[in-house]
Amino acid sequence: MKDDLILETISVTKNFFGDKSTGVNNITIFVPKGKITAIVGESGSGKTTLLNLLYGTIQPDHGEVFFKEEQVLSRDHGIQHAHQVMRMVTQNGIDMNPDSTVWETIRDGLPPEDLSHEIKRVTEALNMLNIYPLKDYPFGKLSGGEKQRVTIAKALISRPQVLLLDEPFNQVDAFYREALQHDIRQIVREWKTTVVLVSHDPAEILSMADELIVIKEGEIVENGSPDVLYHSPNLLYTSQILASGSKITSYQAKICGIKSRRGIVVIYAENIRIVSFGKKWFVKMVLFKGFYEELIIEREGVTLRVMNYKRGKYKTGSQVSIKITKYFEFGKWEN
Ligand SMILES: Nc1ncnc2c1ncn2[C@@H]1O[C@H](COP(=O)(O)OP(=O)(O)OP(=O)(O)O)[C@@H](O)[C@H]1O
Repeated sequence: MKDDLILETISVTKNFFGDKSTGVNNITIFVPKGKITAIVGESGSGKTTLLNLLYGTIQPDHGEVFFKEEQVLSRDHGIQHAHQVMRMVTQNGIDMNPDSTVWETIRDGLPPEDLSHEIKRVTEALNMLNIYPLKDYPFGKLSGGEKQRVTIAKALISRPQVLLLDEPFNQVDAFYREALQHDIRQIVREWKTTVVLVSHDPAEILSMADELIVIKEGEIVENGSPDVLYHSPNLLYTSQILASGSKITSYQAKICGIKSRRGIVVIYAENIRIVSFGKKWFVKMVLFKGFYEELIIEREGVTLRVMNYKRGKYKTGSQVSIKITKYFEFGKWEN
């Protein structure tokens, strides 16, 4: 394995009950050291299965998983070095004792040799995750978002080399979510931790990840940097996972002034500008999105989503003209 990589899967397959449509098939991935790699894909595409294979919670039917040069066997097959230096955070912290306090829960994540530094390390973890005031609360009485922060603190306190995160922030409210995403990025940079992240949230994926792995029906279909995959996706699937856009046929594209022979056209909401002249589109809906609005506009049976920063300017039922600054074309049979 190359020095800049830490985890690797070679042609890994894991199906459940012999059914090839479940789990993952023939997956080869390389996880760079000290970076955040996000696994993205629609529900049921195999993201959690892949994370469990990396962590050794399940064993592949075929293929191999490596941590550095060491093969990651199932956790049932005894302690291995990889198991001690990797931590996984699942969605609900289900394996926690509800009666333990937050302090005790996080302390239990400390390796025995570090217990003499309990006060310093637990306090540091509590502060890092913004949960110091909750230190004496029983874990079971916390909200979903608080539980997620405690679970992350418990995983981080052992300073793992690899942190595997499965939808780690889905119950954290918007304000703390951004702060937490920022904190995780800081930790990765400072401690040179490697993170593998599974998330459904495009904003989270794009702002946090250094590398993306796109998985569909148990297979890797595309990978690269968030910037490249967002701005030039090879697949319709990738564009739909990463961006809010409108998918229309080539025939409908003509109504938007686009000539396309490939079959499907995708236009991201931010690539449509409202201008003063041109064909009129009917504003069907105005969706409040905080610092911007999303307009749903329609003409001749074509519906488009438009990002609009001039809040309050356009009302439902009014008419607007548009200019499309960029679009993507995909083959008809791609999905
Ligand atoms: N233990 C299991 N037994 C049977 N089938 C399973 C098992 N675990 C996963 N699968 C199936 O394998 C496929 C991939 O599941 P997986 O949980 O890895 O997907 P996912 O991308 O993480 O989905 P989601 O985003 O909804 O969590 C699904 O069809 C799922 O039903």
